[in-house]
Parts: sequence; structure tokens; C-alpha cells
Amino acid sequence: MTTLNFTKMHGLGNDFIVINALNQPVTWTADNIKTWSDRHTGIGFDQLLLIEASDNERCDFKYRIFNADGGEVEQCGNGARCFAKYVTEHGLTDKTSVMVETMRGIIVLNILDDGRITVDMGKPHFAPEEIPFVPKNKADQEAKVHMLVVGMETIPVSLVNMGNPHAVMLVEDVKTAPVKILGEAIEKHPQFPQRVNVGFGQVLSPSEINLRVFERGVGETQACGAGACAAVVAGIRHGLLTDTVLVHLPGGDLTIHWKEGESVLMTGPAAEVYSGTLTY
Ligand SMILES: N[C@@H](CCC[C@H](N)C(=O)O)C(=O)O
Repeated sequence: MTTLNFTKMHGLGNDFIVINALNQPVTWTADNIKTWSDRHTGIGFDQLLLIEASDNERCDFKYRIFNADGGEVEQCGNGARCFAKYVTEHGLTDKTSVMVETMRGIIVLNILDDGRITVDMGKPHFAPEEIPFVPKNKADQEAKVHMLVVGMETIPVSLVNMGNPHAVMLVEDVKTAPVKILGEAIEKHPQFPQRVNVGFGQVLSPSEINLRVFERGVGETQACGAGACAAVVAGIRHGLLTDTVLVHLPGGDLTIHWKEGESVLMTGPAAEVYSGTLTY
């Protein structure tokens, strides 16, 4: 029998179990994660976050992320804020600016005086091969908006890699957007070889949007931090948004700041819920 200590946390309702691999051995399979993430028969969570030591001397920790379907992925913005809260409040560091290694580069977590966390999410990338996205032709290769054929519909999407892949579309009203049906179809669309997170954004003003995200490997979540960054970056590139935007997600609000050529900054809360022990 194996035991594993975990802490349940969330960022705006996007929920996680955080596992500290610095003080306990961790071994699991993708099937274990699927079982634990089940909301009826398991703990229930969107992502599992793992804290490891980093081999990179510039970094304080290594941050690994697994979706509810068991697959390891590159980035999780809401998780990054929870990671920062965990390592500071559980005494793993006394720094207020923490550098962590992720699968796709280094991100910086800054704890603010009011308890919120600002994450430097790094620079966004747009080239099809960086998403990754397979364009149909040369025009599609260079386009800022890609026309995606989904069943009988052609949907304009903006593609942004925020460490992980995002396709963002504009909608009239997020309340009535077909998030599940279109999200499922686009997540697994053959032009996205590593699948994709799908954002549905509604512009309220140049500094405020509503957003719902159908996450790769999970389904719709209460909030997606990287998705909020991707939606704001796409809106700024299309001239619809200013450099600081309040993003209203079903679980609450994030502030996203970006200037062309710079890193994206995401600010929001993180919360600890309880700790427990898994036996398997
Ligand atoms: N919830 C996240 C993103 C988690 C990973 C994503 N589902 C993927 O597969 O890339 C966030 O807050 O950024």
C-alpha cells in the first residue's frame, strides 16, 4: 500500500491537488490521476500540481502539471498562483519572488502585500509551429486569424501559445456560447496535433472582457489563467483591448497586463482548502 500527502487548493474555482515531492516519494500512473480527479468517486480536481527540485540553478523549484485525464502539460496559470501560496505558506521558501522551472521555460511568481500573486507567464508565441497548429496553406501559415472548419461551420480563431496551446474566439455573449459542443470539437481538431485549450471571449469594453474556457484534458473549468492571458493577448493584437484588462471568469476575476514584445503578467488570488492523505 502506498500513501501520498496532498493539499487541495484552488484559483478562482479552478481546483488542484498539490503534491510535495520534496519530502515524499511519488509514483503513480495516468489511471491513478483519472481516478483521483473524479468528482463523484475521487477527490475531484482539474489538475494535479507537483513540486520537485529543479536542476536549473536559477530556479527555486520545478513545477509539473497533470490534467484530470492524466496527461502531463506545460503550463497552468491558476496553478502557478497556488504553487506560490503553497511553497511560501508551507515553509518551503521565505522568498516573495519565486522562480520556477516548467516544461516550457521559467516563470516568476511574485507574492503581493495583499496576498494576491502576480505571475510573470513569459512571452506569448503565435507562429503555427509554436502553437502547434497545422496550417492548410501559405496564407493560413501567416494569418493573424485562422479559419477553422468544424462540422458545417467555419470559425475564426486566434492562436496563442502561453507555454501551452490556446485557440480563442470572439462571441456575442459568453452565457449562450456553445462552450461544450464547440470546445470538445476544437480541442480535438486534427489541425492541433497536441490538442488545444479553447477560449470564448466577449469584449465588454477595451479594458474588460467575459471569458469561458474549455480546457484540454478537463472540459470547461471555473477559470483558466493561461486562457485569460491568451484571450487578452489576442484582443490586444486585434486592437480591441488596452494593455491592462480585467477578465471576468465564471469563478472570479483576473487582471492581465501585456505590452507587445514583453512577458504577460497575470494577477489574482489563490486559496488552500484542506490537506489529506491518499492510499492506493
Ligand atoms: N487551468 C490552467 C491550464 C491547465 C492546463 C491546460 N488544461 C492544458 O492542457 O494546457 C490555467 O489556469 O492556466
